[in-house]
Amino acid sequence: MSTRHQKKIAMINDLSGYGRCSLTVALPILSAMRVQCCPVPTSILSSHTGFPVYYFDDYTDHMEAYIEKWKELGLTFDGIATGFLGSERQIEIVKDMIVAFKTPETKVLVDPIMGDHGVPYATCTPAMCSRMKSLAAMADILTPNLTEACILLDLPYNDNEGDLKEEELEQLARRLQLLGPSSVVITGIRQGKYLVNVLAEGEKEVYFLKRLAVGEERPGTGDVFSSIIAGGCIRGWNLRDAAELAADFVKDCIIRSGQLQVPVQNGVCFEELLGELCQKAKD
Ligand SMILES: Nc1ncnc2c1ncn2[C@@H]1O[C@H](COP(=O)(O)OP(=O)(O)O)[C@@H](O)[C@H]1O
Ligand SMILES: Cc1ncc(COP(=O)(O)O)c(C=O)c1O
Repeated sequence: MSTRHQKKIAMINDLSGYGRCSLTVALPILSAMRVQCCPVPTSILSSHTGFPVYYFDDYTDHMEAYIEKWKELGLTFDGIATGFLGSERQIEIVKDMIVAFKTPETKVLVDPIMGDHGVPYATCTPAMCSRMKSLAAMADILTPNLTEACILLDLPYNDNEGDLKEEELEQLARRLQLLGPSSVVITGIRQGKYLVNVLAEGEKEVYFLKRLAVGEERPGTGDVFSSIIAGGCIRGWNLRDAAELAADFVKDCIIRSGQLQVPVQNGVCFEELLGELCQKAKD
């Protein structure tokens, strides 16, 4: 009989009803990782913002009362993870939640969603970016892409990712660790035929996780990736094992989505491969 204590994570993210991203990805992926996922919605959308029309309902005004009831119940979490945050106020609410719920055992995972391909998202004002820095400082595990890493470090973005040398990438990861997080994964760096993730875990040597880039870029892959990392790390895996599984799973999902002719805006059809993830996440 296993004596494993099942882990529980509070997942602060948006709920997009169609298009497979954020909470609709985190819930099934964390379940497959054998971790209980408890959502804190930041906004409710009919579909993600890549569709031509969508309904958007900002949940900021409800978040504090929602979290307050969790406090009243005395709930505790092994992990707290954050995804897309749409306003400065939301970032402050999330920071307060971390202060209220974090114990020495709690792992905080921040995906500092602010931009991609060198371009900050429209919602990401300079004030937002500066608050995101203070949230990133509270993380144990930080998963920026290169654009977000540059914003966090106040560095210009070099639009030729392929030219960046390993020493430069290593230095970026080390500088991000100095902001606070003991573990950093810089994701999705395009280098020739490969996508590279730069992994820094404590004082261990920086590791470059390389996979062939396959198919097309699809929404929600970052959410699949960070949910597997969150689940693995909360279960006590080392960062490299969690990131290897995450990179392989995302790659397999993209290949399967191409085979099944899933429209790109619908994200990745991870449901087809969830059984395999369950097997790999066994004790
Ligand atoms: N086309 C792809 N081929 C192979 N792996 C991919 C592909 N797209 C994403 N991945 C994997 O998923 C990770 C996270 O995806 P990415 O799209 O970079 O995240 P984000 O949405 O946060 O920018 C990448 O670092 C990579 O390991
Ligand atoms: C509201 C919302 N959340 C999450 C995502 C997914 O983001 P990513 O592709 O970076 O994983 C999107 C993408 O369009 C989005 O519109």
